[in-house]
Amino acid sequence: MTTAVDLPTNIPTPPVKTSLMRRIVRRPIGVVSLGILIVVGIIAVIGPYIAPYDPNKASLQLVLAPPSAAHPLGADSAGRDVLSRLLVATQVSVVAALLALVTALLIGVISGLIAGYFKGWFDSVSAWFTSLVMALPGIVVLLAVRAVVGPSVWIAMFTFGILLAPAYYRLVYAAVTAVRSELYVDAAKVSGLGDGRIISRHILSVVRAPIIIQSAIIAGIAIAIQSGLEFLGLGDTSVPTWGGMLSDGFANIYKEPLLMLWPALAIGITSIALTLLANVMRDALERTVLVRRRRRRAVATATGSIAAVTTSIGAVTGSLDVDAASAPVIRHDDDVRAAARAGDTILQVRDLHVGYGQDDGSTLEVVHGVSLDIRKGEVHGLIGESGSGKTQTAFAVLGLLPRGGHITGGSIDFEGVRLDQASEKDYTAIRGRRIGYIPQEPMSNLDPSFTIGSQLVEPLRKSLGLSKKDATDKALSLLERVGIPNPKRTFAAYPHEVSGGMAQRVLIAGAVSTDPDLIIADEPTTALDVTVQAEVLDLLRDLQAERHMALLLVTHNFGVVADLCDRVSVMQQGLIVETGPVRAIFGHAEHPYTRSLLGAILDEGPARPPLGTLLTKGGAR
Ligand SMILES: Nc1ncnc2c1ncn2[C@@H]1O[C@H](COP(=O)(O)OP(=O)(O)OP(=O)(O)O)[C@@H](O)[C@H]1O
Repeated sequence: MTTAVDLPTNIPTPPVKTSLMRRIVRRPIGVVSLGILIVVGIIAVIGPYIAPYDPNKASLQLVLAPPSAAHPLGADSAGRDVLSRLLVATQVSVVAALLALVTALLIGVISGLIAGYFKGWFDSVSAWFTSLVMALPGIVVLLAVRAVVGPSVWIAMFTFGILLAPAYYRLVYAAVTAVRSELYVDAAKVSGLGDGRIISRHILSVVRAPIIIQSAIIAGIAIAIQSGLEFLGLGDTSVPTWGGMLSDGFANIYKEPLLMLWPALAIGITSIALTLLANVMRDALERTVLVRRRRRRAVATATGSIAAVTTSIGAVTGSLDVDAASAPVIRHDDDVRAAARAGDTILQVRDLHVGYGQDDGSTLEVVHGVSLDIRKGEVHGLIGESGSGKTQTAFAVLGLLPRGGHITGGSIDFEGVRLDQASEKDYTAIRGRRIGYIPQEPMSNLDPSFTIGSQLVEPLRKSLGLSKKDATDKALSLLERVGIPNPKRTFAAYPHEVSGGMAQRVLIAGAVSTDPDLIIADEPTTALDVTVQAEVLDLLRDLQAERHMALLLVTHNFGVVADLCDRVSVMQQGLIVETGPVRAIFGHAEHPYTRSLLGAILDEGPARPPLGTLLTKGGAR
């Protein structure tokens, strides 16, 4: 028996660990930062053993002694060998930072997993506790702890770890909340997997990437804070640390300026290396996450509700499959409504072929020669059964084909710009500015680590060159325009704090924020519940009319097409089989596939029997 949970494993999983390391070392910054951190790590382990002197041994003869052969880095204000202190301090500082990191990781990740997955009372309590910890001024807490338990670098860092835990908690909570409603998690549950197994197999794999990146950043922060506390003289003076050495150097800056240099270099280089490594890891992991999202979409497609409709269509159209590739496209002439809306063509796709490279060197073609014209200001529906190539066509236009996918033939012309030949740089001038995109899954398209406001403001500043204040004002008015009840609160909220419908409104606000000429919406309501779907579609229609944008609406729902679109193109097996004004196609669908698609959805069928009849038939339950 094939269980539902087998699905994700059937699709080849990229070996995340090895490929992450390979991707990091492929980039010079990755190699350098990793190299520096490895050296720091080695010194932290062997430092105390290779230190030439006792780091705490003072000598009056050596007070502020300059570098010499016996003491290569000189001696400090108490006549202690600086090199020995630096080597031992590396161990103390690194272990202290790790203590804070591990404390934050354990508390934040475990509580985030439990709260996000099981919800219930633990969710309420941990959310309350997180808010409380975040409201506490960290430095005051650290000073209070020091006053109570005395100067101890370990207790200070343990406390700091607790203060940092909410950063992990929120990250993990948001990721788990999004993932636990994925179809494959439900499928795993249905097939009998226990919660522990689901968390370790499905959930942890999703949150692993952000946790790794966050850890590199938090390690850098922990080193900086710990050094800061020691620098302020709040640490344990009997233990050599980078911050303590910096403090000593600062006190003697006029007498022996070099004393400050060594700990400052150690702190600076380590922190910079951690930050750069986090950046490189983010770049590397983002690609892995993208691949995983595509995979999830494939799984969702295989198990989604549309499957029921397409199965019935497949049954009707089974005999058409062979002819589909060779049949000419049926074109309908414009009717009054379509002609009234028609402007010049804004997007012209000609004979588009999209393929995926296979391991054996061959190419698997998934779009077989699509031609499509989108006119200025029109709403154009792209409809077809699951797997017919709608998304691949849309992604080809957006230059967002998943890894391995490429345009193998044809052309895409967007107002004179050949997108099929455009570089990533060319695309940055177009995508998100002149072509907007509204995705299928709103939640997974918002970064859980940033507030909604910052995710709207940043693109506005970048693409429109607005000041922070102007961008904030514009974002707030956009949120209001898309029907968010309390724009200010949503602006300051994190994605996990809003509903799916609100998240989709936020993404719609983002997509229209730059007043694009064309918006591509890929099944924008599929992930939403039915009442919200209607509202979001109304909003899309209003915004499109108000801003005269062209809208390419990818959908599997003829009802949506009838409601919103001026023209529609019907896709089957990577080809467009019929295209024309919506009314013409609804009135006289000519292609058998279009007719069967309409028939499957508009089929009146027998009326549902009254509830009483059902109960009588089924007997008392
Ligand atoms: N990364 C990939 N590698 C190989 N084939 C792929 C990949 N992504 C999609 N395909 C294939 O391309 C074909 C078209 O997929 P596409 O996602 O465009 O379908 P769709 O019409 O948008 O369906 P849905 O409505 O379910 O999203 C499918 O047969 C699919 O298996």
